[in-house]
Formats: sequence, C-alpha cells, structure tokens
Amino acid sequence: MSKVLKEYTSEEVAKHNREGDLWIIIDSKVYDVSRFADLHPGGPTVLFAESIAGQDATQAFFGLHRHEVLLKPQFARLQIGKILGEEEVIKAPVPGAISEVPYAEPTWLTEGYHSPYYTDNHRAFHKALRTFMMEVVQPESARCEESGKRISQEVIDKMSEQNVIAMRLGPGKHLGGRSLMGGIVKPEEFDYFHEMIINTELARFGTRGAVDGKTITHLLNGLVISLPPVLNYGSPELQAKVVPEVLSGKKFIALAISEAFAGSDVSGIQTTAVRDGDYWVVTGTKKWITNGTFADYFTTGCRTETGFTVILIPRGEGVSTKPIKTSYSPVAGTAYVVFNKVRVPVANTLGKVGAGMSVILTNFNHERWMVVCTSLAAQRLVVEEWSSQRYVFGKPLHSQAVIRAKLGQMISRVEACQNWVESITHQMNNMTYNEMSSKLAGPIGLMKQFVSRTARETAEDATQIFGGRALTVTGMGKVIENYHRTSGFDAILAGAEDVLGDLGVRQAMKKMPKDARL
Ligand code: HEM
Repeated sequence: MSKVLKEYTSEEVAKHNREGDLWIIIDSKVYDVSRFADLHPGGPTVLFAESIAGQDATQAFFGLHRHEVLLKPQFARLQIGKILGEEEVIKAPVPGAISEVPYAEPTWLTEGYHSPYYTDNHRAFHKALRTFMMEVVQPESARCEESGKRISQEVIDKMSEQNVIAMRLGPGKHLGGRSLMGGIVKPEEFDYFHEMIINTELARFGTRGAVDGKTITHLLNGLVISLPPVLNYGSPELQAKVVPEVLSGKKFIALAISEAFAGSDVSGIQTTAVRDGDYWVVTGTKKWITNGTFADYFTTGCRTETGFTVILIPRGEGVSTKPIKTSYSPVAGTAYVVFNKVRVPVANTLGKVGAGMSVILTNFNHERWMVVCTSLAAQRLVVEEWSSQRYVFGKPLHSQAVIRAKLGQMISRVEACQNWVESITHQMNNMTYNEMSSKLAGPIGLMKQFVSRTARETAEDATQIFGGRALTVTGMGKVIENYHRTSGFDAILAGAEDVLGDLGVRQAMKKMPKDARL
C-alpha cells in the first residue's frame, strides 16, 4: 500500500537548508537527505550548495544520476512528501510500455508506423513478453549484476512456466503441446518473428556482460547452441531424458567444441574419444565454454578414429570445470573444461561416428541470426541513451552539430541493421531447412559481419558523446561503458566477423552464373 504523502510548499522546504536539517526537491518530490548526506556517493558538500539545499534540484539531479536511482528502495524511502499542487513529470517505466524516445523502438512498435511482417499476434506476444521480462526477469537480472551470481532457480522456473526456454530454440516440434506465454501464441503459429522478439527483449535490459542483458541471454545461449544437436541427432531415449530436463530449466547444457589448441578449428581438436565396449573414454580439455561452470551436460566435439564425432557428456566422474575470467559477466559461466578419462555410453553419440561436422553445422545459421538479433537490440538501446544528454555551456549536448552528426550515424546504422534482419527473418519463415542452408548461410554471414561492425562504430560514437561518463561502470554512462566493453564479443561469437564476411562472398561466388560478363 503506498503511503499518503504530506504536501509542502517550496517556502517550507527552503527552511531545511543546512547540515543536519536538509531537504531537497526533485521532480515535485520532497526528500529529507539530512542523514543521507554523509552517505551520499557524490559526497555531502554538493548537497549543501546554496542552489541545492532546500531548493528544487531537479535539473542538477538528472544531470548527474539515472532516474533508476530514485526508484531504488533505499533511496525512495528518503522521500517525505511532495510539493503542493505539483505532480511528477518523469515517470517510472511501466512494465510492457513502449519507449517514446525517437528510434528507441523499431518502427513496427512505433505509433503511426506500419510493417509488412508483424501480425496482431506478434504484438500481443511482444506486450506480454516485455511485461514479464520487466516484472520478473529484469529485477533479478539487476541483482545478479551486483552479486555476480547466476539467476535464481525461481526465476528460471518462471521462465520455463511461460516456455520462454523452449521458445528460444525457435519454431519446431519441441514446442508441441506447450502453452506459450500463457497461450497467447499456439505452438504451430510460433515463427521466427516471435523468436526474434524474444531475442531482442532479452537483450534490452540495458547492459551486457556483467549485467542484465547477457546475464539472462547468456544463461540461455548455452542451451540455444547446444541442445539442437540433441534434438536433431540424439537417440529417442536420450532425447526423452535430456530435452524435458533442459527445457524445464532443471538442468543446463553447454556446447563444448573450442579448445585452447584449436579455437573453433574443428580439425585441430585434441580431445579424444576412444571406444571401450559400449563406452567412449573421453580425454581432453575445452576452453571458452559458455555456461560451462554450471552445465550438467556438454555437447562435446571429439576426435575419434574415423574423424570428428559429437558426444553428449553428462557431468560426472572425470569432468571438472573452472571459471575463466572474461571482460563480461561471470554469470555467463564461461569455463575451462577438463575431461579426464570420462566414460560415456556410446548411446550418447549425436549423429553418426565421424560425421560430427554436419551435426555442428546444422545450427550455425540459427545461432548467427540469434547473435545478430541480440546485438542489434543492444545497439538500439545505446541509441535510446541519447535521450539523457548532459548540459554543456548551458545547452543540451545535442545542440552541437558535431554530436548530431554522430547521432545521425548511430540511428542510420541501427535502422539499416533492423531492416536487414527483418528481411532475413521473413525468408527464414518462408523457407524449408534445406533452402535456408543453401540460400541464407551467405547472407546471414554478411549480415552478422555488418551488425557487429556497426556495433563497434556505434560504441565508439556513443563513447565520444558521453565522454568520461562512458568510462565508468556505474552511473550515467553505464550502458555505454558496458556496450563499449562487450560489443566486440558479437564479432567473435558464432564465427569471427571477417570469416563470416568471407563466407558470404564465397557462397555468392558459387552462385555466380558461368556466363556472367560485363
Ligand atoms: C535523493 C537525492 C539523491 C540521491 C538518492 C543520490 C544518490 C546518488 C548515487 C547513488 C550516486 C552514485 C551514482 C553512481 O555512480 O551510480 C550519486 C552520485 C552523485 N550525486 Fe547524488 N544523490 C542525490 C542527490 C544529489 C543532488 C541533489 C546532487 C546535486 C549536486 C547530487 C550530486 C551527485 C554527484 C556530483 C555525484 C557523483 C556523480 C559522478 O560520479 O558522476 N546528488 N548520488
């Protein structure tokens, strides 16, 4: 129940203007900061200034703090009343609401614009999902940001109740019989635009890596890349055991391909699996394994007598993991994994022995497209940050032409990427799996290269605009700092940027008509 707030006049507030008896007004709300002053991260003296103590400090406050500061319970309780006859102007975000900041949302979500791709069902799904994310996932995500711990089982359970985990794998038979977002979308209706909505909403929390976005995104990314080989190539018995455990969020799974020796170069892999009756004996190490520190299963690339084979290894005797420190979140559980003579039933082989390459390749296009979606959403969030510009020489920063030029570039990039990914998503919705493999591998490679390059350009531009603020992990520039630090990851995850650009051109060259001449 919200408490009834006392009402004061500005004159009454002005009387409390000294150390030990200090009130201020922010956006019509009256705060008693008498005792807080000594604890204030910006120090007490700034609060004693003549223009602040007992005064309306709205502009000074919003020039130095994000709005979320006032919403934190420990600071919200400093409010003792409001100014008589005035109402707050700056409102807390409403779960599910669409941002009104220009270009903060794609056009399909912007009032008065149209899209050929999204139906009313996509819109209803989006609204329900954003509300759920803001109410359930975002607060947990913020807690994890501070603690460095992975998200709680309770939140994972809530996500699996809505079948968010299953939906992250995209359309398909694994959705059969499930109630998706409380039944808003039927399993057979669920398409790649629904999945794109999930990917973008997950990445929309404002910070990546150590914080919100990737906390959650990465927790589930391990699954998105490692479960499809089980779904597509596991024996019925293996699927019946593993898939429900993972999709209900009770167990975790990681893709274990890359090694310190070989990066993602599958031909250089040194982890071996040697047959011993009905068992494989697996020995070797894996590096950079997303979700590895807490995974219960590892979809593992092994060298076998006849080539490269993928085997599902449960955590057990001989499996050990240790965290790798990266420049983003420990919550992603990035691990170094050691397999020491691990005995795994041969029945855990995914696909044919020696045919592991096709098992791994099956999912590449989908994974790269997913990275594009999440990277794009994070890029758009950086564009949204331009709404909170600091004042320089008495004017908002964007009154400078040089800043507007940068903003123009940032907006153009995010809109170009958005249009490209929507066009590709439309193709995915209308192609068979084989058509996607032959027609989209190249364009998705090129698109991923483009999106991750623009990400870094935008990170640079935003850093210049935000100046020193963009260097600090907390405070006004925190979204930019995080984006600048982590946007380069998307250039590496799911295939290095240059390699993917090259793949795109090589695929196109294959389709060049023999008689093409100028
Ligand atoms: C209810 C009132 C206030 C609360 C709860 C509050 C809280 C905070 C917090 C949490 C920070 C750390 C920000 C971060 O890095 O995450 C901070 C920093 C700061 N605050 Fe406040 N503050 C209040 C009022 C004010 C006012 C009125 C001023 C006016 C001058 C002010 C000046 C500063 C400064 C200069 C910093 C350091 C900013 C920086 O490092 O960039 N604060 N405050």
